[in-house]
Amino acid sequence: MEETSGTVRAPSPPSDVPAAKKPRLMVPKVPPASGKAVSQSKSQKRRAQYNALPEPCSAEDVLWKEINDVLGEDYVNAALADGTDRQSPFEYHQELELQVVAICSTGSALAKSPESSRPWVVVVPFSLPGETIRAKVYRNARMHSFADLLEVVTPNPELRDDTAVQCKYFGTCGGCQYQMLSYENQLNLKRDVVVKAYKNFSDLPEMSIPTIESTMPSPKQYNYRTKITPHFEAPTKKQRADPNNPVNERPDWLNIGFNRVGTHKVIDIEDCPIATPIIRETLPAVRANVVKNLYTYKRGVSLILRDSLPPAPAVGAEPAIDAVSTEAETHVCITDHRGNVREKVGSWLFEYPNGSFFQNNNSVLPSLTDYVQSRIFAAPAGGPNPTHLVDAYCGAGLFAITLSPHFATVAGIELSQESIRAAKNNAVLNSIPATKISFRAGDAADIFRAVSDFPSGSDRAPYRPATQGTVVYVSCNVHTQARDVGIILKGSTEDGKGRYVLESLRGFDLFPQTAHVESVAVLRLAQS
Ligand SMILES: C[S@@+](CC[C@H](N)C(=O)[O-])C[C@H]1O[C@@H](n2cnc3c(N)ncnc32)[C@H](O)[C@@H]1O
Repeated sequence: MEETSGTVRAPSPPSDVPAAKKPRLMVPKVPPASGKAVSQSKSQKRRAQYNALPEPCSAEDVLWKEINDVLGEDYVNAALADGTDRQSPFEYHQELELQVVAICSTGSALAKSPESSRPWVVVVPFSLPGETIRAKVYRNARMHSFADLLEVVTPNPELRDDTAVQCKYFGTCGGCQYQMLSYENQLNLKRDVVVKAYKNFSDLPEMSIPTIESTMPSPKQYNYRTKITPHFEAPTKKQRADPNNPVNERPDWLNIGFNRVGTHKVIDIEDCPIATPIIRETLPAVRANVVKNLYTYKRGVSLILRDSLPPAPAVGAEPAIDAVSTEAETHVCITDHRGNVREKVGSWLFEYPNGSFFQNNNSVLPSLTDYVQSRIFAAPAGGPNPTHLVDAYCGAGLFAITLSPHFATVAGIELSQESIRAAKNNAVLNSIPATKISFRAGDAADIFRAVSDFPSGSDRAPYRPATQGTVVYVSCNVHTQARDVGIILKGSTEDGKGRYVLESLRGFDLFPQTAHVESVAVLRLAQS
């Protein structure tokens, strides 16, 4: 699951000439007369990429669909047909006054071009629907331009509350998009993201999509992030060789932090208020250590700071972890990529290697696992009560372990050997007998071959889960989830083995202050 959010600048067109001045490039459509496959030259490939519509379900495609919504599909299709789709009305670095009309699922605002120019969308971060803004264009793309926000001329007082912003880097750092919104408004926006994802990507009729539930809030809205990964560029060879390098002093060129919004350039970050207190306390020492050893680095480095419970007590020693709440416990910060992290989810204990995957907002995890459990057992009356749980893509066993008391048999599958080792160890740590729970390394697509001892678990076709029961699909990418759910529902209608219905959809806020939403879809085999 990818937890980093932020606006990613779309790939540049083939040259750096602003689009307004660029000739339209065409891809040859006719194959060579010989019929032999001729490999494309690099420039042909770049042209093809330039002319192609975005990769389905990519971040660019999410934006593209919402640009279509703003401009109207007929207008966009006409521009594509007559080749004016890249004829931006704006010059590079042109300053514009704009009206924001929508907020995109990526977290950036969509503003419409002024009436004096052709209809066009300008994508601007940190602005809100209903606002008048000034922005400066930095790139032109198909039917839209990207611009930096210069000024909010007329704020939308119903949405904007700049006094809520808690980070001095907000507006520059690419990590957070929504600190100027009340939490309630953030949750509402995230619900809209789920709505739009299923409208634009599931290819399902409206009647097959349930009313999307309100977004499950995170108990903590700041100080929640249990992992951060600031990074920095290494000094050049020349810089390393300079005898006048200052000792223990950060040179001006060194930035240790996160990417500037809309770029891959690192900005220096001394504190991150969405991170947990122990991470915030530890960051200065980690930064100082980088500065101390700066001229030994030959490559850029991604640091890791992870909130953890203290190491396990030695055998026979008094246990350091009690069964009360994590709030009352001492926390430590693990900075070694190979270090061991310990974390409690409710009363369950998890251990995993620092460099491997674990969800990054501990405060909301009990709500998430409880919700998944409650949805599974909310099966319509008369149906069989689930007894077997398959946790596909199980990581260190979060769902398998926390849901294990409710099932007779639990099996997890996961590609990473390291995570599987952790999951097996977590089963032992939580005293779940091996007769009940098992974990195996492998491709989740093979899960129903792997758990052949499970009832009716013989169907191995992709996206076609076991022939009975409930599928709970938890995803950090609601757009690919919507696409997959559409495929499952349609496939199940056609293959005659029972039809799935999409019973519920709910977003979870794992990353407050950002545009990210985790989505939980519940699919149930219809009672025939
Ligand atoms: C986002 S993590 C979720 C882990 C776990 N479900 C959780 O919530 O903590 C997704 C996991 O899927 C694993 N994965 C990716 N592709 C896979 C595949 N084809 N088969 C099995 N596991 C896979 C990754 O290694 C990663 O641990």
